[in-house]
Amino acid sequence: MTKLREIGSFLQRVADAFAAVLDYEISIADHELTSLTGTGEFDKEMKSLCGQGMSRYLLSDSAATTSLFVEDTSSSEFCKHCQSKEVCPTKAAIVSCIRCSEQKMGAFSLIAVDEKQQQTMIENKSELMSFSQNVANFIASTLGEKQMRDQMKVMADRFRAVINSVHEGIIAINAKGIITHINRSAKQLLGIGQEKLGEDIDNLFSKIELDKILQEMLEQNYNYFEEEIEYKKENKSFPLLCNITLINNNDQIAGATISFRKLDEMKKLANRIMAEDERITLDSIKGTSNQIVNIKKKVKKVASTDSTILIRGASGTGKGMFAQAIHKESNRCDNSFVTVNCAAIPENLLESELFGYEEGAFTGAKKGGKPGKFELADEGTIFLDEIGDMPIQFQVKLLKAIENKRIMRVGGVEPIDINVRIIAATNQDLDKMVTKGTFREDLFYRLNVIPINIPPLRERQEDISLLLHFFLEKYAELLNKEIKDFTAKAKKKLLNYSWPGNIRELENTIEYAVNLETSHQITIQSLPNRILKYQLQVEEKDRVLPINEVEKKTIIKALKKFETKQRAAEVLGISETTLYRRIKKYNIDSNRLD
Ligand SMILES: Nc1ncnc2c1ncn2[C@@H]1O[C@H](COP(=O)(O)OP(=O)(O)OP(=O)(O)O)[C@@H](O)[C@H]1O
Repeated sequence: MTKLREIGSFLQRVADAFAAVLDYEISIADHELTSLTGTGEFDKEMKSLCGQGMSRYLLSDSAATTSLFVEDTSSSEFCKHCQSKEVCPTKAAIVSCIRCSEQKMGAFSLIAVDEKQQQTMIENKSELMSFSQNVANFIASTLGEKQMRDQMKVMADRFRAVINSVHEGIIAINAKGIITHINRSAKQLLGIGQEKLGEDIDNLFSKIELDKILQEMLEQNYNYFEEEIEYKKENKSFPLLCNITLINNNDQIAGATISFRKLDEMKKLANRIMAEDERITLDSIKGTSNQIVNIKKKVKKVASTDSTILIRGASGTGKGMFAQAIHKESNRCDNSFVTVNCAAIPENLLESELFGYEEGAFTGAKKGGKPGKFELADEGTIFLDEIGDMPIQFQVKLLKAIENKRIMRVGGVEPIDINVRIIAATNQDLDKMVTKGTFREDLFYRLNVIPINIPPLRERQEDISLLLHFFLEKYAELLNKEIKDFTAKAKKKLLNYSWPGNIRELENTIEYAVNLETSHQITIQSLPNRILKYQLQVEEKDRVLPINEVEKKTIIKALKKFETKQRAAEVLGISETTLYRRIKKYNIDSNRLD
């Protein structure tokens, strides 16, 4: 259907209205030259009679003019080849182009069908041409408005679909607080229906809360971001996390949108994001060594209890992975797993980060306060990583929270009960720290209920080979490379390396090698220097040296280490004279020992 045809009834009214006051017939055609409406003989049946030749020319791309006047059709060039010439009643005509957004949409024609009309048309030519163009423009603007309305409707439908598909509840209100929109999630979250449209927002939220906030916002013109509002309605009550945004229209507040989610759900979501990797389970922890197999067995046994676990092991041995796997194996697996890196939080923020704070607890405290990590982990697991870095002053507060199963928000007066499973981890020697007094003994015992010690990689040789192949497969796939194996030389170097950075170092090494490797096997050329150098050092150590060389090296070592030759000779077990003799023999320059 052509655009103009969509406003057919409007066109008919236009034609009738103008024909009633003008003594001419009217015809309106679309850009396909189909007559859409007309008066007198130029109704829809007379499709081909409405000055087709003129309209065809006017609507062609080549026509620059927007209006045409033909004073005598019998001699006009436009009508010469018209098939309907014999039956067409048109004596003279003015045709104007209907243009909308630079597009030719159709033609509006004023038609004289007898000589009298023809005469008056000739006499009033310029006024009638301008009138005809104005009517064409009027039709075009109506068409433009309709197109805009259609577009707006499509946009509004799309917008509504988007608004309805988000998980956040969204309610819009006008400046008087009357509800104008409620999205699907809002209906579900609050258990309300469409009938709330047109009601005052106060009927939905407890008066004191929202009314007060909106009033403040309107007065001070600010938006409300992620604040807690208690939804209280009839016998229902639960906290919502709300954003309120004022809608400004030409500097006037036209209303506001309130978007919200249930705080409980937000906590779960936040925790899911904070949980490092949802997919980590015991199966993700690779290793067939006795040590790893036994740790996994232990984890399976203790996961379902609520006892505190202390995981110890060097950096990169997989403490974090085990903590997550324990959570996944436990009955708390559907709830939050919250990681706290004790070393990364500045001492003065530890308390508020872990226990949260109340509104107004300190300058800059958020409105409505903020829950801490313990509250976020409620019903789930909190993983206190790098527990050895927890400042001694804070350790007593942590101990109290663990023992009482309660926390107090900073600035709060009411303690909050928490049901949290604690897993702590460290790569520090906690026993030594306890002896030195830098870690509280009572906290150590409180945490160390179930100890898990992860041995360094060099103590589980069997796992090195397995992990090398595991990460090779992982990164070859990730980096889209056809590398299936290691050359014998490369594998030997990797197996002999001491891996001080444990699995993290091994993983990074393989990622590096897969990146560099251009063949189908990892060669020594793609291994990092430290691994190649390490091999050299080992080889050097194992090399059997001639006695003279050993003696020379030992003397140089002693000269470097001790300030006087007398002391060096003493430690070497020779006289000072012998030492001088050997220095001479081996041509050692005491001033340049490096
Ligand atoms: N047994 C394993 N199987 C597969 N990947 C592992 C294993 N152990 C560790 N990793 C990987 O090694 C890296 C380090 O692991 P993780 O962060 O758990 O170690 P960590 O002991 O907690 O380290 P840090 O003490 O430095 O925090 C991670 O990328 C992890 O994916």
